[in-house]
Amino acid sequence: MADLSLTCWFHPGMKLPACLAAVDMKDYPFKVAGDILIMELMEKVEAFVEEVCDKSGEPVQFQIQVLWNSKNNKKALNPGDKVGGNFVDGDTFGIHGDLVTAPKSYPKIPDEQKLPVTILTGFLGAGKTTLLNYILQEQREKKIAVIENEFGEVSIDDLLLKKDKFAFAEKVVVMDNGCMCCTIRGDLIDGFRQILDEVEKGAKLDQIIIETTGMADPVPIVRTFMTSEEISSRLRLDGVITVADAKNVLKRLDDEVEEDRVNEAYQQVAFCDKILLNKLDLVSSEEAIQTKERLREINAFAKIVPAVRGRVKLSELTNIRAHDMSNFVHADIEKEAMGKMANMGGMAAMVAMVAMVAMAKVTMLTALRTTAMKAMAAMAAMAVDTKVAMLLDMTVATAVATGRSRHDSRVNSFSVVREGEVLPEKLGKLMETLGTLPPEQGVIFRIKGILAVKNHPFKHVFHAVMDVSDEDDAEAWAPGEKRITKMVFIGKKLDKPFIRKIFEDCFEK
Ligand SMILES: Nc1nc2c(ncn2[C@@H]2O[C@H](COP(=O)(O)OP(=O)(O)OP(=O)(O)O)[C@@H](O)[C@H]2O)c(=O)[nH]1
Repeated sequence: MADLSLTCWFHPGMKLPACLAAVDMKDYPFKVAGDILIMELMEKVEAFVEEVCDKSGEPVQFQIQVLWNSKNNKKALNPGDKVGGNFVDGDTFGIHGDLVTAPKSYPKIPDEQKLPVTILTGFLGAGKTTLLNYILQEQREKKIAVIENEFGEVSIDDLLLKKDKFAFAEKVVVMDNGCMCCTIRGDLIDGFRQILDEVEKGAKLDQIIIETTGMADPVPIVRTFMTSEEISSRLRLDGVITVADAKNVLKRLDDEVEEDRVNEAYQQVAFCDKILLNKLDLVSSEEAIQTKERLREINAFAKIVPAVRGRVKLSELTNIRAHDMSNFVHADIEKEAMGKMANMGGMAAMVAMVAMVAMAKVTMLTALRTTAMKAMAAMAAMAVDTKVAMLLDMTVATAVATGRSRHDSRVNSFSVVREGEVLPEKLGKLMETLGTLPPEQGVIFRIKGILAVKNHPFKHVFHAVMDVSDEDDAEAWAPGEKRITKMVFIGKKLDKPFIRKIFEDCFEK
């Protein structure tokens, strides 16, 4: 029963939002029972303040730290004390606390109902515009919006080409103030907002494609996506597609850059989910194979699709679902990576497109690759059977297949696989160590993992792009299913023994 009526006032040092400053607190005394605790009185005031601010459209989160009786403003009251022991009816009390703007919450929309976004990257002149022209002109079923960003001067030809291209897009947002990777990501969010505004007004859209400049590093774009709730609550990052110029990409990959700068071509290959190996008409089969092998070495899990003038099946460019957790768990990343190394679907198509002369060499390479695969599969089977860690190094496999040195200090990928259960208390430490790897142990660009966590019935999925990570539960482990944890890493100069060790340390001994 309420036996005290107490009036609250705010410490003058607090910055009150206008809606709260306008309230005369004398009109809203707190009627409380004497046996409630001071902390409960604090909660009542916090709830009152949050309600007032919420109603006026300025939501806040309020946390009181100090509460005192106005008769003795020198004494901060103990939150664990009873109100009745410190106040009599009609008293006033002062408060001081933190008022922070509450993060806006967005309604949860299932992933499949979100508008998919594809990021199109590729070095200068690789064929991105040609591909986009093709997508926009050749297909009629899907309504596509384009976010385009121009860098520096644009030639007349280019303008004409772009204008043409835009005639077929549903909505085009041109960001003309520099490269998307360098400017503040607010630009991109504005671009998304413009498109979403149209959707809210009733425009029907099936996909958004962001065409980046050739010099763009896709990481900040992906990061913008993963860290902006406003965007990720309504849009779904479907995948990053990189157009690689079969004639020039190797040269770009070999370009020397200053130690503290990134080689954009590397980033574009390392971070993408699909590579369009374009301009195959300009290279010999041998060059095409060499290029494909090098791309595979950098990125073990991107699918590589052959193309001339960007002509690929449109289904290759949509619904990649590379960043979709629930989809990811179905992918056997280890097999996927290996399968794609020996991606005979893509290889066969590529070989057919170049020349029959290549067949002897392809057969030879395949034989070598198959030998490497068999050796690894045998190792793997042995390791799993004996419950010893099975550590599979994709770069070794590629090195065997291509004859390249495995000690390539640049960007490459490798994976770790082990049967057993990760201890949940060690998991946080592993993620923290990976997230704060000192430069001498390399730079991790990307991680994908499916983790078997002790006493946890679900497959735990982990996905990181640079320092931004995401984790979630996926489907439950089936009864009797082997609990195998797998992680794939893409990075630069990675200290693989160190990463293997910290991975190994997470398991029950
Ligand atoms: N031979 C050949 N030329 C191609 C192919 N694809 C594109 N091109 C040509 O390559 C040039 C560059 O193509 P774009 O599509 O403008 O390349 P981009 O990646 O958009 O270039 P930037 O916007 O400068 O980064 C154009 O002249 C295209 O016609 C291909 O598969 N084979």
